[in-house]
Amino acid sequence: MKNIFLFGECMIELMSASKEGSSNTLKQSFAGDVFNTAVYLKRTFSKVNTHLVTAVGKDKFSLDMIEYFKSENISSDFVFQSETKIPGLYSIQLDDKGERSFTYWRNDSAARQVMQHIDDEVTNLLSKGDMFFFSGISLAVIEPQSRTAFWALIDKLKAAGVQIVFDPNYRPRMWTGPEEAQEQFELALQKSDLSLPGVDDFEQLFGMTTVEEVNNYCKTFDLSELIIKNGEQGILVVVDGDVSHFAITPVENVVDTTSAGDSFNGVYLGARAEGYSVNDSITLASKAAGFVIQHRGAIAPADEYDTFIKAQLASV
Ligand SMILES: O=C(O)C(=O)C[C@H](O)[C@H](O)CO
Repeated sequence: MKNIFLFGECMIELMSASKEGSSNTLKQSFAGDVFNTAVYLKRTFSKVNTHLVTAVGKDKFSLDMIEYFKSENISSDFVFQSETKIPGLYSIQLDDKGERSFTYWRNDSAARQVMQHIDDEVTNLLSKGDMFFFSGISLAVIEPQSRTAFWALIDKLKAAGVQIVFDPNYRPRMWTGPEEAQEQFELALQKSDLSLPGVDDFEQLFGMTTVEEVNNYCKTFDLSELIIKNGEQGILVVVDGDVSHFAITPVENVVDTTSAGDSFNGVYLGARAEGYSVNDSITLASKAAGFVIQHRGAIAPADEYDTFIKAQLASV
């Protein structure tokens, strides 16, 4: 059985309880990019052991969050509990096209200190995994003084044969400036085997607007698999230097784009871990993302998702 570790932050999620977007009544859930990725991975490929690596607190929200991880069959073995800190929080705002934006309250969250819990014993256990996934948000979340320890962890995992996977999710407000993010993303790309960038991330950070520009930039790194997501304009895939382009069938009824990239990542990584071809993995991942953006919030209802994805799995 494959073991995939996903490193990052899960937050309390707030969004308007009504479709009209009134902020008087809010619906509370839990989400965060790597957690969302873990959810869609595990829901689609139940045989893959999916572990979240994060820190929460001991408050009621944290306990409910851990229960939520369990309800999604995500392993909490590496969910550490801070004595003093509590989870971060964010809210989703939607425009009339379903495009999302976020407001965060996360500067003092438990997850910022997750590296304090990663000692030699934990490192050895993580070294036994098949894949270790982190994102640009994970990098922005950890305290800057923990970065050296984080990169040492990545080096050890890589040396142990763990596949290192990076999604450069860029959230400008979480960095002191673009230079800091550029430096950290460059390190991440140097150390990764597989990366799944979105053109929008590279546009904000480097001013690149096409998949070709992103690909040219990424050629300087030693990535064996590169999946460049460009919304409705499709996906550029580079496997061991071979380039191919995948078209996307746009979804008519976009309700909320939150978690489009995360659901894509989760299904893609699970499919690859389970031995699906790159083509079939992209097909499944795109279908999952198309389904998720027709639902509000990061995490679509489990029963509807399960029915949908089973039909897709049967057709590849
Ligand atoms: O923006 C973040 O940090 C989040 O993780 C919140 C959202 O769930 C995530 O970005 C959706 O992709």
